[in-house]
Amino acid sequence: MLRVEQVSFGYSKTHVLDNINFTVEQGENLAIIGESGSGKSTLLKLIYGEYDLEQGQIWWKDTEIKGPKYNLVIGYGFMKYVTQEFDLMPYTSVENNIGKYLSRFNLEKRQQRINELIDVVELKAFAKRKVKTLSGGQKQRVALARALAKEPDILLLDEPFSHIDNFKKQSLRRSVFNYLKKNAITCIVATHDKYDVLGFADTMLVLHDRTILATGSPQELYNNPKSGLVASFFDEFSIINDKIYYPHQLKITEVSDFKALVKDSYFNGKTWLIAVEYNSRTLLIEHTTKINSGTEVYFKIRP
Ligand SMILES: Nc1ncnc2c1ncn2[C@@H]1O[C@H](COP(=O)(O)OP(=O)(O)OP(=O)(O)O)[C@@H](O)[C@H]1O
Repeated sequence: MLRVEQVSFGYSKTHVLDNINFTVEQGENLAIIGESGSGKSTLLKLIYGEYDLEQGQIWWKDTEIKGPKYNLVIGYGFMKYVTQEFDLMPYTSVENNIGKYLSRFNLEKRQQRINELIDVVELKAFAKRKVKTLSGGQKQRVALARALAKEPDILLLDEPFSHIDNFKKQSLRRSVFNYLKKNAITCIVATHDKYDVLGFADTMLVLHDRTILATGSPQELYNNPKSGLVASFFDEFSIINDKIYYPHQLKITEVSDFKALVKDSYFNGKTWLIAVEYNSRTLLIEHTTKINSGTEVYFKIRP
């Protein structure tokens, strides 16, 4: 189990985290979300041992994670960290980047492991290519595979699929997260993308104002967001009588007590998002078709 206990930290000019406490079980997938600058990457770096804590302790099982003041070399063998920079060897092939830390004692076994990882990150066609010639998204996949190569106990991922195009993203996410679950690798993901979280995270942790604003499973936080900040991670929302409603929880109807004026319609793929004015506020309602601006409509809250 990873234990983060009463951790506080700031850079010289910015105080970033205040008394942070949480635990992560072996094999659990924890998603850290929060606005830009809320301290997600900083928290990952602290867990990795990149900085010295101002206060508190971080433990993985019986090992206390210590920063550079105590360790000549940053990091621990049981933990890998895929940053937003990747840090690959540009003039070396994809295969050899992935195999960088693998033993050369048994070359056949080494190659098997590389092939397995290449499958996980869906890079078969690029195995022999020099990393320098790859796109940003392809490099990100090489960095992921290399981090997995020696089966770490914990994997720290910072925006792991941010460079991957939408064509590949969904299947790649499933492949990587399923691999981690199957091998009971503890995973902590800092992300802005709800699709990295829904369907994969066991627990979410929302950072705000230097502390943990909310924590729970994706289902719990989605169904009961408690604040607009939490709801906004999942979807657009409206507030009626101090309650939060996602667009699909409101419905345009023939008649009701609520009359509104359509301001705009936005195509959403499966449906349209209708922005209406109600009591001098804008509400967002999911609807099957476009509605012309200026139309008067009635709406209701779905039961
Ligand atoms: N090396 C650093 N030196 C000084 N301040 C820093 C450093 N790195 C980050 N900060 C500051 O600490 C705060 C938290 O930054 P951090 O990168 O952890 O946020 P984040 O939630 O990961 O943001 P993003 O979602 O934009 O990646 C920000 O105010 C940032 O400007």
